[in-house]
Amino acid sequence: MGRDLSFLEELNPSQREAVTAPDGPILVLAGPGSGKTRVLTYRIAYLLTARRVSPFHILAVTFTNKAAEEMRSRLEALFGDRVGELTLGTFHATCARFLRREASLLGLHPQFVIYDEEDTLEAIRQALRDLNLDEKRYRPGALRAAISRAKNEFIRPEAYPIRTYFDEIVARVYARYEERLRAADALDFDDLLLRAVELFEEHPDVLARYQERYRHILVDEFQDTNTVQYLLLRLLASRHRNLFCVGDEDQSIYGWRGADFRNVIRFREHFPDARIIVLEENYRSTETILQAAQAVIRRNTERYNEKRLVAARGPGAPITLYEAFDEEDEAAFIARRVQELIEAGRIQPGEIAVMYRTNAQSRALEEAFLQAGIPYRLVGGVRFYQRREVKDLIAYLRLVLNPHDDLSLVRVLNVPPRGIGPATMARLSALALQEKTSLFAAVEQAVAGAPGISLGPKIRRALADFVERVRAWRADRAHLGVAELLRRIIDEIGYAEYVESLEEGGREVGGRRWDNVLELLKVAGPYRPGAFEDPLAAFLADVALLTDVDTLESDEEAPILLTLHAAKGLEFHTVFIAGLEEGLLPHSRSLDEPGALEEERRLFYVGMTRAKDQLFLTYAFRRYDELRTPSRFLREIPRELLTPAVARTTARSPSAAGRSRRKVEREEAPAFTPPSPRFRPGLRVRHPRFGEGLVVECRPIGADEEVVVMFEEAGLKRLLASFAGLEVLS
Ligand SMILES: Nc1ncnc2c1ncn2[C@@H]1O[C@H](COP(=O)(O)OP(=O)(O)OP(=O)(O)O)[C@@H](O)[C@H]1O
Ligand SMILES: [Mg+2]
Repeated sequence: MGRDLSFLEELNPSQREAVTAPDGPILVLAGPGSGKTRVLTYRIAYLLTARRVSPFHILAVTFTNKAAEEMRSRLEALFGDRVGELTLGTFHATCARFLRREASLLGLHPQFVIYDEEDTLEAIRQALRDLNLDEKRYRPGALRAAISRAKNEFIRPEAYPIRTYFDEIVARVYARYEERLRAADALDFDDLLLRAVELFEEHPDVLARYQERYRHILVDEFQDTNTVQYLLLRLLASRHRNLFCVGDEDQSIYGWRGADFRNVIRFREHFPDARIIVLEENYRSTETILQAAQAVIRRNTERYNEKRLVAARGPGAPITLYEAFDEEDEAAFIARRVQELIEAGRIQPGEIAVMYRTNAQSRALEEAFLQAGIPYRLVGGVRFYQRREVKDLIAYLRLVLNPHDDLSLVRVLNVPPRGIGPATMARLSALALQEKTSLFAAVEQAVAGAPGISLGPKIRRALADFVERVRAWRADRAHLGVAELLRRIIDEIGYAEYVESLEEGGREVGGRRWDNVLELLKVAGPYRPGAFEDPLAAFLADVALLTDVDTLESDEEAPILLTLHAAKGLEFHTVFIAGLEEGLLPHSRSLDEPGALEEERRLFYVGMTRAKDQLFLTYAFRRYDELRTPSRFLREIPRELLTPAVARTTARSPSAAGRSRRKVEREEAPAFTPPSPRFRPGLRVRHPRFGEGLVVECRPIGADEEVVVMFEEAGLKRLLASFAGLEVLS
């Protein structure tokens, strides 16, 4: 490895100080776009060159797999293949690797499967069924949250504190859920971290080995680590104490998932000798964007240090603000502007991003993009790995890896149809429960003619054939690449014909499902013997740990639609943030709680600071039948930094023309004489979606009426009479 240090010239003095700092704990606290991620990458480069540290001794943790990949390719560009030995990935991926290596010590199956969020919910649903509890009464999502909280506080099911009836249910479901996971050799996301802590706490010799290996530990997006992750870092770093963390408390946006930006304070307490480095130059955004973002974040009171951040770039264009008539008009405006930007040809389409608070907002945007004929990339939504055909085939692979994975077996036992109906399934489940075995073991017993279960000859033959095939795939998987194995499975079960039969049902257009199968084969391609010790295990671990952002194809040149949460760490030439309305951003769930409101503000701050050159902010006058109030965050931006977008008179598509006409009508509305009001306080009304409620306030708006209604279920809503479809009851 050469000693070429010319990369240091691409850093300013404080960045260079961080990159070339001597050993010891280091904390880089700095605002967005100040080069934290660059500093972290260059620190690794510096360790490799100037300090001659072997990549084997370096562990770097990123927030997404995509960020890890980018960092790896940057380092490979500098150093070539030798960085291969570097341990680089998310906390979860890294822990999964540790656990696979040390599985025997923890009594884990080395081929354990990882349950993603959907699998976890399904396992909870099954636990509810096992306990004869109604999943409509006990929401699986709420149970999962409670179980996850307990796990992260190291509370076992037996010790779950019971204060309410719901706690009692949680404790029972938690216990059953754990049994199910154990029987399936499965770990959920929480387990990956917790079992790693357990590994290190209970096996000091193992800990010593890892401490010795990872002499340098580096962490990006440190403000979004949770307590368990921090504990892991402390354990691993306590010997060499070379912990290099970069972060920004103002960008902490995963509090709802257990992230705790007080880890920054803990770090300073645990490592009082830590060198704190601040970076004060922002290289990403124009001065205008930066000033607006800072004016917003300054309103937060929960801040530990006000960071100075100066724009390295000039003022640039003002921020554009657009008041749309409704969500369709908003989407049409964005699509139109995106099209203009692309047609102007000065920027790549992939340099444009549209961000929003909730996934539901993407629908209107997708429609507008489709209508305008603009290809786009969507982060989230129905993800590739959540599509039915992809899930089916992955379930087959998981079964090959580990036949005791009950969830996968349930998924594929009758896919394609083999005549195994719900009644047979219930009998097999009962047998498994009674014998305390996995479902696959129960199937094997049933095939062998176990006394506890009687099956018709046809079903038995089908099951025997299934067991036989799974065994054969298992026997052959050692010398097959994952793609080859997949092809064999697809052939033997007749999956192509099955997919075709689904398509004929007209549920999906033009062979899209089969395209997904081909795409999966492509993704599996590199997982070959030789390239990986255990290609199948590696493939499945990678698939389970993919996050929304990771599935973004970076080579595709199209604008991106994504949530604000998914946008952290990224940057774009032009950013649109849609839905700047009270109740959406800030989200209605945050309005009663100051802490949550500040997290919403940080989220907006993260969104704004993704923009390099241009920022568009939009909100709607009416959304989903309701009148909206512009977000308080908009008022926090100095007026002189904003410029209103001029509504267009020349619309491209006929429907967009219709929409802008409606907008014009609204603007002219005050010219009409208001008709006599239909509503008055005290009136009982019914709304098609919100149900029954009581009118508490009304006032004329142009030719229309604004009605405030207290609905029994939906709470207080402001509605526009002409659109609301309110029926007067009394
Ligand atoms: N010294 C520098 N000279 C020129 N450009 C720089 C310099 N440092 C960083 N940059 C560029 O500024 C942009 C922001 O850098 P980077 O993404 O590392 O910031 P960050 O602090 O990690 O931001 P965030 O908090 O949003 O994650 C990148 O495009 C990076 O290449
Ligand atoms: Mg960064």
